[in-house]
Amino acid sequence: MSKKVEVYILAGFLGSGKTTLLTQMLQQEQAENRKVAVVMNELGKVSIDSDSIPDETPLSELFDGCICCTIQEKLESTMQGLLLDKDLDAIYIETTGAAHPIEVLDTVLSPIFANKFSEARIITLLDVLRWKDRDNLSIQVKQLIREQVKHADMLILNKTDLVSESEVSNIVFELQSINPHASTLLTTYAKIPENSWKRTKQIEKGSHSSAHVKDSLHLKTFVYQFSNKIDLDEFEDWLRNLPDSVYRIKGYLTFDHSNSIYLFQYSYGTPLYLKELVKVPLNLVIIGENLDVELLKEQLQSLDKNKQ
Ligand SMILES: Nc1nc2c(ncn2[C@@H]2O[C@H](COP(=O)(O)OP(=O)(O)OP(=O)(O)O)[C@@H](O)[C@H]2O)c(=O)[nH]1
Repeated sequence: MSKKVEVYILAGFLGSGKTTLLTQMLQQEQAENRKVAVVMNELGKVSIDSDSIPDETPLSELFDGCICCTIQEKLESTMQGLLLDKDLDAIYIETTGAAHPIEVLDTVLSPIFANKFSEARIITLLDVLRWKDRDNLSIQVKQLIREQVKHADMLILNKTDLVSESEVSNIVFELQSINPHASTLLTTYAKIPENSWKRTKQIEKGSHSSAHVKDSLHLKTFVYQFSNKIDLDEFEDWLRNLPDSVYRIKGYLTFDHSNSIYLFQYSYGTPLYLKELVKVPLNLVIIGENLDVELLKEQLQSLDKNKQ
């Protein structure tokens, strides 16, 4: 009989640190010469995160929807395909920030995979600053984050650099009352001890309320492709005036002041620019609730065409 494959489901709201964590996990797996595959699911058609996966890792990307509702069947067939590799040790599934982890787990536990997987663990990341300010979130998003916390086998409270120590203690207390069973870690940049996620105990899963993209969350993705260099100040003015319901922006930009391309990341009010070494299309992916796509398009076009 072929060996059983471990499955790790990385859950957590948009921008909580899943890709940051996955990158470290893959480095560790590589150092141990284990063979792993990654399944990534992004809302929207443009993948930014897959750039962070080492070239030799088999990668399946599921676009245009959220694993748990629109492309569950596709996930099933992707997993079947991955299992053809008899040497595979583990599969990592990075869910979109809008996925309900239990519904992803349900797919993994489908009868067609009986005895193929040794374990499937849910690792939930939480942006502690976003949690502290959760009153600014819509009821649906709050509910989704609670569900992601409630069903975690391992709970990683990330971005602790952005809140005070006493706030961290309060947050730990609040989260442990939602999920007293998960092993809980406090991190910055999702740095967790070597292999700690493999030692996590699996917790029996109770019922869950459904809070995902399809029925209650009106998350939309909008992709804009820039043709020109833009002005950094104008761009940051635009960012500052975005509604709170824009949860996440990722993409590539070029600015007047430089000849480089920048990877731009924005999550809960914090922008980050990193120089990109390869030439990539200048796509910007915007994710939020009830996005006014026409308005965003108009605003971005105006940033874009002000330049020669
Ligand atoms: N200040 C701070 N920033 C962090 C920390 N961890 C991650 N980030 C930043 O937060 C942003 C989002 O991190 P990702 O790892 O891409 O988050 P994600 O959950 O994969 O995001 P989605 O794919 O949109 O769901 C990036 O700019 C990270 O560099 C942290 O502990 N502290």
